[in-house]
Amino acid sequence: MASGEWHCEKRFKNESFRNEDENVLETGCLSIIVLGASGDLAKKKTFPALFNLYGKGFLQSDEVHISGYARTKISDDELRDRIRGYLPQSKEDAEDVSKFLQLIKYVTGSYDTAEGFQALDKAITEQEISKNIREGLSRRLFYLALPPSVYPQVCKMIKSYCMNKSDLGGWTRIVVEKPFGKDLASAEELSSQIGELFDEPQIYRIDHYLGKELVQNLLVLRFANRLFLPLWNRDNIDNVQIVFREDFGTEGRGGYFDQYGIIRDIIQNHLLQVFCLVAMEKPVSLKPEHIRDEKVKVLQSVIPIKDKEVVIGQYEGYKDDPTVPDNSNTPTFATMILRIHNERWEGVPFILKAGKALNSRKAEIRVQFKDVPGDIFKCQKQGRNEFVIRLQPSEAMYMKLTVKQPGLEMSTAQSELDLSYTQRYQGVVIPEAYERLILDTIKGDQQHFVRRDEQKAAWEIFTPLLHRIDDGEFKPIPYKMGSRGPVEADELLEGAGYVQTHDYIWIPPSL
Ligand SMILES: NC(=O)C1=CN([C@@H]2O[C@H](COP(=O)(O)OP(=O)(O)OC[C@H]3O[C@@H](n4cnc5c(N)ncnc54)[C@H](OP(=O)(O)O)[C@@H]3O)[C@@H](O)[C@H]2O)C=CC1
Ligand SMILES: O=C1O[C@H](COP(=O)(O)O)[C@@H](O)[C@H](O)[C@H]1O
Repeated sequence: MASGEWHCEKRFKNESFRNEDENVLETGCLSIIVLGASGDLAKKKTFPALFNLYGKGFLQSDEVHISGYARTKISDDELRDRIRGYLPQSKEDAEDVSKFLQLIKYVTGSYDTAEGFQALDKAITEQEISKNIREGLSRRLFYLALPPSVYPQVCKMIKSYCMNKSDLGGWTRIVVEKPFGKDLASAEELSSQIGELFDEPQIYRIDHYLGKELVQNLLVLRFANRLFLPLWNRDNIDNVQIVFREDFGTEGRGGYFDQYGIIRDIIQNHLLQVFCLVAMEKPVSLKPEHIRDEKVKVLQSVIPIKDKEVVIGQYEGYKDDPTVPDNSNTPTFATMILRIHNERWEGVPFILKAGKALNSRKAEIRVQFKDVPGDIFKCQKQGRNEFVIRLQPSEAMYMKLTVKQPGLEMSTAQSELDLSYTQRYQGVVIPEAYERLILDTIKGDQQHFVRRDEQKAAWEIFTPLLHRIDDGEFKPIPYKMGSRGPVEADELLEGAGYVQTHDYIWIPPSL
């Protein structure tokens, strides 16, 4: 069944709708099972996020246990040692770290045979019993920190052997990572395979950009501020850029990356989710289904990407990685323009840009406003108003304004209204994206997860272009490591109407 049909028929059964007060945490034994526990994501992100939740009291020792599962034959202690290096190292944290690590047990097994999953189920059940919970009154969260190729078989095994077995209560949920498929057909096939085993409210398609502080702020910013409501449209906004840059290459992940490329790794998911939140209409309410309905609508309003509005690149040295084929056509850089056919955005280019091995590491949204009509100050030479939302590093938002240059003369200058988080929210620790999202999965809140029809609409946008790149019809332009990427990308931006402000550099305020 297509997810659109699903959410019409079953939306009122959605677990996320069960309670108006969605922040109430349930009690009872909580089992968190990290599949692929031996891998990169698990040690760098999943276990550290669980540690942070433990440290903040969201995971209580008397009701939580954590299992790692993978094929690699290691002991509980060996897994703990692998994780330890990614947890806080200070003396003050030592006790918490050691108590947290004691919650973790490891089960080894394959991803497609009954024995491993029966052993896993036995281990979970023993833990549930040891925490004095009757079978069934328990919550089982399976985090698939695994390559998507094994999702179907792993889901089948979970469904056959590891479900929470009673009707008395509790739940079983699965978290799946991106990239979810490689194109529209493979993503839909994956969705159907998993959809036959689990209902949509049990499936959490994670995109960690949705857990970033300033991405979560977008709805508040747009819909809780009168200031922005009348401005956020084609009458006032000239162009929007959503940019991801990394100043390092694929670094040991070349084998994985080469199968996917920058469009599947970053643009189709992370940047497109940000795009949705910038461009979508106001949802009826903050209920997950209402928000996701609006995201789907704006995705469906995107018109096919034109070849002349795409630039792809590959950094020099990418193919030196022995896991990357010598004739690889995989882009490590892409800039493209998305255009939305609706009343609000007709004619406004949304420029999505992502690249590895560039000259800086940052992610930001840059909303550039139109020129002032009848400009009596000649401010155009200073540049346009821009509203910049810096997602990382140094979270901030600032509005570039033209002001009178302080002094006796009447001249204008470009300045800014600045909300820099380190300065404004001193002492506030911004939670890691994964921490927030794992907590949401425990609470049953799907607002920040990707729904099946959203995933489908996202693949519909990029699949034709991706197929042309895969077929070698589009060739990436070489660029130097540490550069801005191909110059053709800057030319595309200029052609789309973006006016770069020269001689202005935003300097994050220091404390
Ligand atoms: N690493 C990262 O920074 C990020 C990763 N992701 C996504 O998270 C998921 C996991 O990523 P990551 O941890 O980097 O991946 P890994 O390559 O480290 O794989 C995780 C584990 O899966 C098992 N595995 C690897 N390849 C296969 C295979 N072909 N068949 C069966 N099992 C396999 C291995 O465990 P064993 O052999 O012990 O069973 C491995 O330790 C992926 O979907 C990835 O796209 C998303 C965002 C960031
Ligand atoms: O999903 C991915 O994200 C990281 C970048 O994440 P960030 O939170 O550090 O911005 C990227 O390096 C990786 O290639 C990609 O798979």
